[in-house]
Amino acid sequence: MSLPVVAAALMVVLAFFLTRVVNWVWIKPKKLESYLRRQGLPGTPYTPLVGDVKRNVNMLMEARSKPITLTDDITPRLLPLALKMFNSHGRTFFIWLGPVPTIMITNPEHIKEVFSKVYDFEKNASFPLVKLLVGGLASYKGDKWARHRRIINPAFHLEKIKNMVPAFYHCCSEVVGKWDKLVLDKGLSCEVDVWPWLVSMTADVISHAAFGSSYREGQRIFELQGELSSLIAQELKKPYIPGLSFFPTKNNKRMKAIDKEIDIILRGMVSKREAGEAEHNDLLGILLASSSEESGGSGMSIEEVMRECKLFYFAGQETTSVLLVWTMILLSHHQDWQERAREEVRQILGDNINAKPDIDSLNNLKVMTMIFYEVLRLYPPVAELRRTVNKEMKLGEITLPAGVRVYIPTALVHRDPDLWGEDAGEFKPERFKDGISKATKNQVCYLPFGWGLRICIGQNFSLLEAKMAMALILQRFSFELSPSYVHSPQIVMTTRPQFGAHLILHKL
Ligand code: HEM
Repeated sequence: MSLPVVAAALMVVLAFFLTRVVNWVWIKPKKLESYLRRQGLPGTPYTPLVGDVKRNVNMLMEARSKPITLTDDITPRLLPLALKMFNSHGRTFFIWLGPVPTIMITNPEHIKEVFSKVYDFEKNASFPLVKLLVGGLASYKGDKWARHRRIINPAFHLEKIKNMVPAFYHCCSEVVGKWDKLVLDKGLSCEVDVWPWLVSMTADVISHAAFGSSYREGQRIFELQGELSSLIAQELKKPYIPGLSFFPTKNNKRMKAIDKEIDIILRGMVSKREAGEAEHNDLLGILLASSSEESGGSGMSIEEVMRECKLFYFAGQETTSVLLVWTMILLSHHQDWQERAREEVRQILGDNINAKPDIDSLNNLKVMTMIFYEVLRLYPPVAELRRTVNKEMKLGEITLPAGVRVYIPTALVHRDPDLWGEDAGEFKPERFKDGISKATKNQVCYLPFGWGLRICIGQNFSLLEAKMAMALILQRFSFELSPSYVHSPQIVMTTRPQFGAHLILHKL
């Protein structure tokens, strides 16, 4: 081929890519923007490529530079731009996630519609990196999601979770036993940063629940996922450029190596099971049974089972540790509620601290349930939920064009005085004394576990685990905030305490 022909071919290829880039960065965003603005929807101005990412990061940095107290609103530290727009523009507006207009939905009727139409408002295509942690059921769409949900649902039925209660007890009592020792070594009180302990306790629980007697190999997966999660959090702070995750940077290489190591461990576990070490009561056993021939070929492949196990690790561990840590922090601040919760534990479980709580006694802890609901309202572990619009959709009065996204800022909705009353920012577990529907006046405005068909599959699992942990803790210790505690909630995948949770434990 002659040189001019090669040059011409290269020019055509270059022009093709250039047109696509210009369309992605400028033409499409501007078209979507004018479509939304024509309907009177307020929104931030578009900054090519980065959108509001930089603005949001600057606001986050500013919010984090100021110390806050336990009675302050945490939304400026979690979703600063959404809060600012909400205060100045009302319930529905759009901001830019890179070149994609993202409509913030805070009206309960709209939220209900988005979560009801699971096939129309689909899960976002996750960033390839995030899929390493949150793949499987949580990321699937359409029929694939429905099939997996059908197969996995039975693993989380109360009958199956009941079998996991002894594992909950084993893991939680191991941690409180170690706290006992720490405190006794110092006399009767001791300062402990409970955060890392709660993280490893919930990891231990999910290791036992997912992998039964092979839980030790599961613990290595947890360590690796912890590292993966911090590397991903670092990457997500950078502006999103498609394809960048394929570049052999130091972080990318490490993330791939971790993913590979996790796969090797999981595959080893699966092979052992296939070689006859059958266990049917743990999550892996239940999922493998569904992938066997008995299911008539409609079960999951081994790869799919492995993907779900990785997801359970992340979804089950991270969120529950966060629920527990904010519960301990808020009960340290609200000693009256700590005492009420302890009194209830004594009434239901009796005075024998060595008695093992069973599922019925845990289910009878009503004050504790109210406390957890209130903690999840004020400190939702998942601070916002996301959906994508792939075809033109009506949402109330608005027409959403294909290509936009929809965000539900849970942390903001949970503290909205118009929905929850003037005391929305206060810790008042009694608002849940007659259940969630009374507290929300039957509006869809309480979303710690999502809502609708895609609601969290593990909510009963995590609430039971959290009840076990808190019951054992309350039986043995009273606790208060240490003078060294710094209140600093921040989103690192979930809503975490930036500087841990330094509490003073007193032996009872
Ligand atoms: C306090 C604890 C937990 C919280 C706050 C929580 C929160 C959530 C939320 C908000 C969603 C919905 C996401 C969306 O609609 O986009 C979700 C989904 C999910 N959660 Fe949880 N979760 C918790 C515990 C667990 C546990 C213990 C497991 C498993 C062991 C789990 C597994 C899942 C799965 C598989 C999904 C995806 C469900 C689907 O798309 O059909 N979660 N969770």
